[in-house]
Amino acid sequence: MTATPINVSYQTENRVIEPCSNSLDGADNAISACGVEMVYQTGGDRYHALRHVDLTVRYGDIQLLMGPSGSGKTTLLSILAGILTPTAGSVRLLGQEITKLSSSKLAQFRLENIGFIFQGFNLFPALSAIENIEVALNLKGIRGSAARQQAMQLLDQVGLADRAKLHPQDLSGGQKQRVAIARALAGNPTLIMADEPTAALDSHNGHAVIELLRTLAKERGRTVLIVTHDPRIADVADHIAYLEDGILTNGERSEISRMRESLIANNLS
Ligand SMILES: Nc1ncnc2c1ncn2[C@@H]1O[C@H](COP(=O)(O)OP(=O)(O)OP(=O)(O)O)[C@@H](O)[C@H]1O
Repeated sequence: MTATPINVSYQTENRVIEPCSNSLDGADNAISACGVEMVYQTGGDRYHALRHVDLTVRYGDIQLLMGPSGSGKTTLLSILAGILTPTAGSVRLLGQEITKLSSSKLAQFRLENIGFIFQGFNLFPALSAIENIEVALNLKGIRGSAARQQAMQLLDQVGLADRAKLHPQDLSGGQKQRVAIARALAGNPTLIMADEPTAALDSHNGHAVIELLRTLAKERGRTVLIVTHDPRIADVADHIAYLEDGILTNGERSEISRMRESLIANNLS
């Protein structure tokens, strides 16, 4: 049976809901979530996946979402990306309250403003590296020679201009992820959202991808939100939000090393 999120109002069990602790209107915030709740319903069962999550991410920052398996990271990323609608709460991206947009306006907003990177790369196997990027540009209304030229520039940015004609099967895992990052940059989105971008990569390729994400934020002004179990990414993060049982703790720099140690210990145990 397919589980679906339910849109009903309800009392959050035994918890006093405080007013949102962040300002949705902060001009410095690229991402602002306030009082986000998510309840999944499968048949007669309800699962409370997120509990009153508040989160702000400033423009140009790298924000990690970490936490144990099943803690709600992908659910939160999907809500912040406008892919899932929360049961309650609001999300503002780049000054636009996306939780108030119609589904067609939301789809357009995502297309124009968000680049996605997935653990499994999600490249089209029948298309070459450059064609995979051209398809994304076509969706954004850029066609023909302009698309080809921009796709080549994007491949150049990720250091793969000389692999443009190769198909995914002829690229290493790290190269595939760099093509996927180039594709995520098609149309110049302000927000980059990545779900476990280094999980399928060895140490060398993982570091190359992390360095690329750091460059995107720190040298090219993108705001980068990453769901990860990978403690190596913590080294380049400005903030780490830690989820456990759907409850979020947001870490400042001083707390990051403590969280990192705990994550490494959990990964090793
Ligand atoms: N469509 C759904 N229907 C019902 N329950 C769901 C659904 N999607 C996620 N869940 C549940 O919500 C909880 C949070 O899931 P989520 O995938 O967000 O966690 P996660 O932290 O990303 O996990 P992982 O690190 O293993 O990917 C889990 O208990 C999961 O089983």
